[in-house]
Amino acid sequence: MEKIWQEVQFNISKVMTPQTFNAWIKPIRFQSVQGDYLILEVPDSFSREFIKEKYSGIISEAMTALTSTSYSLEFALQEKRDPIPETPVPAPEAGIDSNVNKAKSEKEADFQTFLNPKYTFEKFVCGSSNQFAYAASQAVANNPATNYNPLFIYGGVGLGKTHLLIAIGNQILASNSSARICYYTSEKFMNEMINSLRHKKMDEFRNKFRKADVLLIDDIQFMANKPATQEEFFHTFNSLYESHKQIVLTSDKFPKEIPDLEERLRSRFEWGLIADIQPPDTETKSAILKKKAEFDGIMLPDDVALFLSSSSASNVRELEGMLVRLGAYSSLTNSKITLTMAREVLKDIIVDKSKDISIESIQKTVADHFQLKVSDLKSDKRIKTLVVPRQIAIYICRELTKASYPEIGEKFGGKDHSTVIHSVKKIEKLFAQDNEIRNTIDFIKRSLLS
Ligand SMILES: Nc1ncnc2c1ncn2[C@@H]1O[C@H](COP(=O)(O)OP(=O)(O)OP(=O)(O)O)[C@@H](O)[C@H]1O
Repeated sequence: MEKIWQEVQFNISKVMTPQTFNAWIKPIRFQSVQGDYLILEVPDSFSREFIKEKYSGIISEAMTALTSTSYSLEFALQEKRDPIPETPVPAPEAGIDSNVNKAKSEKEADFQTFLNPKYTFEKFVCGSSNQFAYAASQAVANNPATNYNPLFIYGGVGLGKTHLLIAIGNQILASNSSARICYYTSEKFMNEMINSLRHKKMDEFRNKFRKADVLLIDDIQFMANKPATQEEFFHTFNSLYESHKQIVLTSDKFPKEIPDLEERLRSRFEWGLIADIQPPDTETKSAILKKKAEFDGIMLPDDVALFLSSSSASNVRELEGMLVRLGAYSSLTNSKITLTMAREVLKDIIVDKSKDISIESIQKTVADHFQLKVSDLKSDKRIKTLVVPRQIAIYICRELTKASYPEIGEKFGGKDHSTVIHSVKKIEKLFAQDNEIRNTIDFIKRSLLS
């Protein structure tokens, strides 16, 4: 594989300038292949972000062209703080986590699973927003297929569902290295199923899943509107459930809210335990940032952690992105992270509430965006086309101005402060769950701040 990587580098060198190649591609080292993941090592966190953003595409293409395999790229730092495990890296054919390496060859052939080792319970910060899902996941990991089967974890984007799902797998493997853990996204389940159908290998496909001790399926909501996938998954589910094997599913929606999901699947998803994850509060956000900073060796002062966690980001992935940006800037400029530096580096991402934005300008911008009149936003009319824009306008007022709830209510036709709170909460929830709403709000905020 090392050789293939060198060839990939050579091919890439033909399509970019020598300067760019020497600066970014040449220093990348091949580390390992684990399942579908190609793990490459890069010199530092700044180049990791840069390469990820700019060169992932070209690397993937060059890799696929040579190997006819589509790998997901993972970038590790060349000087890791973690001791390098002594276990030899699994060969591509084995393609499984090193823990599993010890298990039987039959298992190696069947379970090409890579469980990201960074997702463990130790690295998960538990707060009021996620403690139920956290406790349920631990219970399942400690006693699989006993009380909570299936476990269905649901919550908005980037709130830690995958982290908990994989932490369950990692913990089960830690106590039983020969456990057959099968981790799949539902999209991958579907793609493999289609390939197996095409190549008349459905028996193999079915057998593989049915041999699992633990089935972890991420983002089950992607099975919506896919009747053939649902049909196949229904049989997989039944077979494992009847053999008392643990099933854990994640979704961004409650089973009842997944559109076009067959009733028999929906009811099965509700058989066990349903645990939700809500957006974290400021305290939890701060704790997550500090834990991550500590782990990545980033010196994050308390006031900066507070500044980041008081931002509107409710998605942990977004928060982590801010931290990575600060860490990269700090190491690149050889300077300490301070509040002033954080404000400057993140000025396009974090809204500075001190900037003078009036409620009137927010109302006008939101009304223009939705092609409404400002008077519609201030009115009490309850039609849906007005309610959501009105709630968005109220939410943005709360985000971008220092106005209190009663003051905002006053400017929206004399609404009660409880109506304002309700609107803010409603949009906070949608913001965490609905991409379209989030994009709309970000767009409006950007036009107000530009
Ligand atoms: N409570 C937490 N403690 C520590 N890290 C967290 C926590 N919640 C989320 N994260 C981190 O945030 C990032 C996003 O989490 P994850 O991928 O699990 O989200 P998700 O809910 O599965 O999102 P999606 O809906 O996009 O699949 C990960 O790096 C994860 O480790």
